[in-house]
Amino acid sequence: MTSIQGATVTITGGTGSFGSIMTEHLLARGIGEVRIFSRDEAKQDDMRRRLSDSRLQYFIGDVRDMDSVEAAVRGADFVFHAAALKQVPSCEFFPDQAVKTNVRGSHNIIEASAKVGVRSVVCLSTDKAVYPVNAMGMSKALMEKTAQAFARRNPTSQTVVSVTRYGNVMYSRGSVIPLFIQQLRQGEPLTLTEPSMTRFLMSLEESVHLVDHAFLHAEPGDLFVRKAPAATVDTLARAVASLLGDDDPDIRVIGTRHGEKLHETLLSREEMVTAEDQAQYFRVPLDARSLEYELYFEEGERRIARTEDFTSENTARLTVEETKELLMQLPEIQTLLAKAIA
Ligand SMILES: O=c1ccn([C@@H]2O[C@H](COP(=O)(O)OP(=O)(O)O[C@H]3O[C@H](CO)[C@@H](O)[C@H](O)[C@H]3O)[C@@H](O)[C@H]2O)c(=O)[nH]1
Repeated sequence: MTSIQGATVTITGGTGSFGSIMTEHLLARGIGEVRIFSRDEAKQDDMRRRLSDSRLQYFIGDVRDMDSVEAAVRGADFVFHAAALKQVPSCEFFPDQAVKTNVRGSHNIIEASAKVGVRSVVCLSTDKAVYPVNAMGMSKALMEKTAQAFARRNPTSQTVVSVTRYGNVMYSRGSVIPLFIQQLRQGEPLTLTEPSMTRFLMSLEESVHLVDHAFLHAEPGDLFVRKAPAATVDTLARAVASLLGDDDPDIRVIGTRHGEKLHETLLSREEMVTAEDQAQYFRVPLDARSLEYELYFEEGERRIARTEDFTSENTARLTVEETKELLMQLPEIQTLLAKAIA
């Protein structure tokens, strides 16, 4: 199969921001069937009413529960694994829950998919998994390791397992952009944790294309990232305010939250050494060496010392005007501005 047309795709966490935009994207691209796998029946019901498409099938279940996972992936060609505990503060307070969902749950998805012969599994990860300092990132790093270890241990498997790693997806549920908009509307000051903090910025639209790319082109154990630009939180706040007509917003600095980094890293220097430049993306192939390290000594990785991490500090840095341009591509912002003009 060289396209996803007519295929069956299971999306775990299918009612989340990422899962639902991926669903709409697949429906628009002539997909045969999309299975929404998630825990929340109310969210599924909302989605059923909103999208009303006979190609959508809904599965209630939990990635922690193998029976429900198997039922949802049996007969699927592709699995997009987006179900996760992804809020940094909640994982800091309940790391065991992050392990159950993000690590064990991902293991279940991969094992069940391999058992029933799924063609390709793409696991959604985050820049917070690189040099992780918080429990969410640590559990996602272990998810990545689970995917890579599967590929290394099962070189003849018909199931290709890969990872896509993202920075901040703009306007995702519970994130800072909708919060800034709410604060501006209520006439409150914009709360900035640390003005100089930087984050990679990408839209959901850009993010789903990377999943398509991984579905169709991944080799076992591949990791993909998008070459995204970044902005400081101060720039982001000023860009959002300016779009809403306020070029000199009130700003209150509140200090960083539990487990936050000043800058994020999309690829470590060790990964940059082997990364293949694919225009918009970097592809990092699996380190498929066995544990017999002396076999490789001659070729050893000496390039590491000459390479840098790929971070939100050293990637292309957006100005307020450039951030506004990026924000204006978001459907949510377009709707907001259209309403403001009407
Ligand atoms: O009142 C606030 C809240 C947040 N921030 C800052 O805004 C940036 C973005 O914050 P937020 O939108 O909450 O995202 P992150 O905490 O960076 O984490 C998001 O981005 C990750 C990818 O890096 C995803 O994995 C997470 O699920 C998602 O919550 C950060 O620098 C925050 O410190 C503020 O300045 N003021």
